[in-house]
Amino acid sequence: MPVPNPAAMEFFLTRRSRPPRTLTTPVPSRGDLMPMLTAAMRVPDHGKLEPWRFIVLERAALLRLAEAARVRGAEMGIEPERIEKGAAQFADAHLAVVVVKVPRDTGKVPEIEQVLSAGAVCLSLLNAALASGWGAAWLSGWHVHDPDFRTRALGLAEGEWVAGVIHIGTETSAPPDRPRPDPDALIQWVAA
Ligand SMILES: Cc1cc2nc3c(=O)[nH]c(=O)nc-3n(C[C@H](O)[C@H](O)[C@H](O)COP(=O)(O)O)c2cc1C
Repeated sequence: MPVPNPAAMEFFLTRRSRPPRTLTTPVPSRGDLMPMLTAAMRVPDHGKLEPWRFIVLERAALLRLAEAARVRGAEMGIEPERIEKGAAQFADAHLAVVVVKVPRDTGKVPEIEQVLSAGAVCLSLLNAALASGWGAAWLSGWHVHDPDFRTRALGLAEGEWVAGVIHIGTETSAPPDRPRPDPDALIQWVAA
């Protein structure tokens, strides 16, 4: 007989991100973060390759990255509004965790499966933060997908890229939930 975990199911049925603009201090301490990061690593990982790692960005680093995004955005000729939107992701944040997709040389496990594992890490970290009572959101942006920004500002190595930036903080308000998918429209049952 299955042994249900109703609290866990209730969490999964109601979980939702919090818009980063609604997050403020306090943010989790390094000690608070460790169980969340440990939970995030507990994901399916074909071949036990661990094709991911974490960079925890604290406030001063986030401010440095905001400035680096402004400089890089101008170099790239991006419209000022879009530059500022990207830079503000860092400037307005107090804590964010970059989930880095790390290349692993293997002939056995297809790259796509390693990518999916990195995505699973992002969602697990988001869920671990939410389950710990923090507000959190999964972001990206032109900056983290730019090879130059990745290397110079984030210090990523050749072949590494950003799977997601998970912002974590204290929630100030909870805007209405977004519309959720209709399960009946998306599920095909195959009985035979
Ligand atoms: C890979 C990925 C990148 C995302 N990047 C952004 C982003 O840069 N800006 C944004 O507003 N939302 C972004 N989102 C969407 C947010 O995470 C959004 O808040 C999310 O869809 C909320 O869903 P939830 O409430 O079910 O967690 C991204 C989502 C994913 C999966």
